[in-house]
Amino acid sequence: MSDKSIKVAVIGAAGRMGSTVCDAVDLAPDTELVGRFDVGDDLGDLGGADVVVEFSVPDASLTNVTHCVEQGVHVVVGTTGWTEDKLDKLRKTVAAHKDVGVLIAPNFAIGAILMMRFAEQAARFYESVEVVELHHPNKVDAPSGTAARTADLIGEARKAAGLGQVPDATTQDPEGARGGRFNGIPVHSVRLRGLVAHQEVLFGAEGELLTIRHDSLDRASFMPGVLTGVRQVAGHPGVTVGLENYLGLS
Ligand SMILES: NC(=O)C1=CN([C@@H]2O[C@H](COP(=O)(O)OP(=O)(O)OC[C@H]3O[C@@H](n4cnc5c(N)ncnc54)[C@H](OP(=O)(O)O)[C@@H]3O)[C@@H](O)[C@H]2O)C=CC1
Ligand SMILES: O=C(O)C1=N[C@H](C(=O)O)C[C@H](O)C1
Repeated sequence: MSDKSIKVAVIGAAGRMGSTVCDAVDLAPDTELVGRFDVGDDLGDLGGADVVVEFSVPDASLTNVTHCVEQGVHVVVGTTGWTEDKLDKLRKTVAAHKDVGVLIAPNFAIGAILMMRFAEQAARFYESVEVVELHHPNKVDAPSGTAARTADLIGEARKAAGLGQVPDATTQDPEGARGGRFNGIPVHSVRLRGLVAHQEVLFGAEGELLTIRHDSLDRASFMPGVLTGVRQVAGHPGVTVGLENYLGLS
């Protein structure tokens, strides 16, 4: 007999991730899908959910998550675009609802979490590093949240190790061919039909290269992480960034 003890609603339920999450919640033995919400829907009492999973668009996520917190409902957030400013606003709201947990995870795939961890560990040993993220062409944001987070972790590890800027003699780049810089780390975004979500972190030192690559070939890769978030978020009050904090990897 199944015990559908965790009531879950999904915001962004008509989207690529939201619809996959609805199916995963339906199938899991311990979760019950009680609400599907998408753009224009009144979120109201969120269908009586204990936990909301939010996969919408960067411009809408803060408003949606704030509504959930104000309803006293825990939230697992996969939407990208969380700047420090947005996180500060959310933390203030959550501070007034002390029992509520919010997990914001740039990537729920276990391999992507390990890739970020390994890249952070490798960072201090290499003079050069660049991040290349590759995604489907329907993605609206660049760089990916995963790439921004990876670059941030690498940049902090380099600073802690006393490494300076990555070497780069470029003085002429009128079209931005050298990509963007995040926390000092060059990041390049590829958009290609046929791809799902992929990333390479390229490290270089005199005479050697290290490449760390992760591929999500199907959105199924994100579902075990999303369900882990759903199961654990109530036990982590406050705002947590990164699923690694629920996995003993932080
Ligand atoms: N953390 C992770 O592991 C992963 C994160 N993502 C991130 O999740 C987000 C969604 O990705 P994806 O599912 O591919 O995108 P989609 O565009 O397929 O889905 C987003 C859905 O949200 C809807 N939406 C738009 N505005 C609102 C709103 N105000 N309230 C509620 N719903 C709204 C969209 O409707 P409409 O199309 O009509 O605008 C759409 O149905 C992105 O930020 C992406 O980067 C993606 C994969 C994994
Ligand atoms: O939009 C996507 O597809 C993905 N978005 C997330 C990101 O921006 O990092 C996670 C994953 O890369 C898929």
